[in-house]
Amino acid sequence: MKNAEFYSKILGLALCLFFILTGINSPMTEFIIFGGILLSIGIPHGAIDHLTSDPKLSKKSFSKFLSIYLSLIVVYSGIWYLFPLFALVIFLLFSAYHFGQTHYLQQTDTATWKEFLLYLSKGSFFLSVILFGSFEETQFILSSIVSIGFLENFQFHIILFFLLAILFSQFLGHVSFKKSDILELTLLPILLYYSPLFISFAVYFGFWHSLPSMISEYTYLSKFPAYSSLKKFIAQLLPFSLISVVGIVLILFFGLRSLEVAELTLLFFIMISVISFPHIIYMDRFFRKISKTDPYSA
Ligand SMILES: CC1=C(/C=C/C(C)=C/C=C/C(C)=C/C=C/C=C(C)/C=C/C=C(C)/C=C/C2=C(C)CCCC2(C)C)C(C)(C)CCC1
Repeated sequence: MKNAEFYSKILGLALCLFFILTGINSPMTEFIIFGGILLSIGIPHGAIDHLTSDPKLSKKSFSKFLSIYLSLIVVYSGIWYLFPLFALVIFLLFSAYHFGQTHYLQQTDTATWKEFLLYLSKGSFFLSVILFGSFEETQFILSSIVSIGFLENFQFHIILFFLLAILFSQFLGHVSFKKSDILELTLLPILLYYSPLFISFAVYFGFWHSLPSMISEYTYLSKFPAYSSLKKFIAQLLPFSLISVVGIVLILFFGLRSLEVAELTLLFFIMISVISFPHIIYMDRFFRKISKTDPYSA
């Protein structure tokens, strides 16, 4: 399992390097790679939240899970509708925390403010590298909600601030530095910064977040006979992945008639954000539950 993660990360770095060195500008190629990563690991890694929360789910607890999960989606969609800027800020903060958490699977296990600071700073660092690296595109996509032009001159200060915050909070929380941390804090951000937006987001989201999360999910669930093989696990991922993909595609299809490219892209991220909202809450509980066991032990 650890090999799968290792080789996917090498593939991710190679992809970034390819786009940087060739200077290729092909939105269609970027879209295919982005879509492929999203469909194969990005969306599926969230589609078994009901099982990671309770592998022996009864009909009653499944209905309870579903009503809480869907209510969170509805409430957060309402926040997007009424207060888009506030919803965007929540999305960025929650995403940063969630992405940061995946970097420390099994290294931290308590729920203290130091841990919170560590996850938040690590995720914010990578998000800022990705978004500032393609500042014009990010600005264009967000233009219907907020004007962020003033941030451009401060981008390196902001990135440096988050980098120092990682070092500080890792030191504060007595979290040891691994060899991979050095690569993650040097080569990876440089490659993400200079790659096209959708490639850098897909590589980071797919190979540094979704795949490691999915491996932890599989390792945990494979201990239960109902999900004990890869085939059974994949079968569990399919239903909610398909429902989500069909829902997103249908909404984008209707949006095609009246929305501009930037608005459509934003709508896409809003949809990802609304399904990611309950997912982040459930995954936080799941990661804490498994934090004392080796995610690669199976
Ligand atoms: C279970 C279930 C389900 C499913 C679920 C799922 C499938 C989930 C998934 C989940 C997921 C799938 C998650 C994800 C996450 C993600 C994230 C967290 C992201 C973030 C991002 C960001 C932050 C971005 C940013 C940006 C860019 C990049 C560009 C432009 C601008 C902006 C800023 C927007 C359903 C609903 C059917 C039903 C119930 C139950």
